[in-house]
Amino acid sequence: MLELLSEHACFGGVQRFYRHESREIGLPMRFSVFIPPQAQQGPVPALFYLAGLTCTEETFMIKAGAQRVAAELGLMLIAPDTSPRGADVDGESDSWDFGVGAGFYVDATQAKWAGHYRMYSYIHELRELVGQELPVDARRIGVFGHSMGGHGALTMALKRPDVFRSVSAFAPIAAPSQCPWGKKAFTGYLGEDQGAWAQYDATSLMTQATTPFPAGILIDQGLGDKFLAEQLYPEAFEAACATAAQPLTLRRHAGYDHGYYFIQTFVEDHLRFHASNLATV
Ligand SMILES: N[C@@H](CCC(=O)N[C@@H](CSC=O)C(=O)NCC(=O)O)C(=O)O
Repeated sequence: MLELLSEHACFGGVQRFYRHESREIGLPMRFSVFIPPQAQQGPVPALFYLAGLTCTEETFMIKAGAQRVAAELGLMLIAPDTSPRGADVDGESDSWDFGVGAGFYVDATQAKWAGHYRMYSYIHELRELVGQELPVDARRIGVFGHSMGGHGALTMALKRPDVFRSVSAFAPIAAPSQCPWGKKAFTGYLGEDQGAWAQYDATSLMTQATTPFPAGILIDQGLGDKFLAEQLYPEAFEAACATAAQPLTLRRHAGYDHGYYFIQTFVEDHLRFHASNLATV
């Protein structure tokens, strides 16, 4: 059951913020949704946006400027929070890249975290919930995200192409098993066995892929991004896609950094990419 926290008229549609009791997280969770005007006539395609480290369900909706084009295209936008809140795990707020605001879209297996940090399964729970409660066309669902959320989008789609029919990312953590953010998160949530990491690593998943993701993949990356060299590794994912014959459009943009001005600049392209893909499902 959804509890409506606030709603705001926006480009002929409505921007809402909800809270609900999550079965997977075992705590209340918040998410935001933009419902385009076309939803007054019937179910519409939906696009999940997975945000990055330190973000909340609000960040994308107030910073990306996506609603105008989503309203034009008739796309619902859904943005979950990035971690459990109030789990009260010892140390969960000690650093900004692990714990609160940094759930990494995995189901933790380490005892300390496993009770609440189940963001992979939570995204599927939320997908089912909005399918029941909001005018979503459940056959036409896509996913995109930024940085940690770009990693989440790629892995969610590569693991369940039957559910997420379209995927794109802004500056994703494309090979988390190889970078400091990913190693810290995966060690903490999943343990030392790197065999367990591969299921949540887009480059590993692509390396193991037997069939390409049908709709192709779009990634935008700023070349002025301070995290690019140490954390993101788009070249590793690009190489894995080449080996797997996976159609990938990886655009590198001089001068753009890691932040939401970069996302604002290219979000329209992503929305049109998804709308086109979802129209043909
Ligand atoms: N606090 C950090 C910066 C954190 C940061 O840059 N977060 C990014 C996502 S990074 C990867 O997931 C973000 O989207 N922040 C929200 C924003 O509004 O920009 C530091 O001190 O460097």
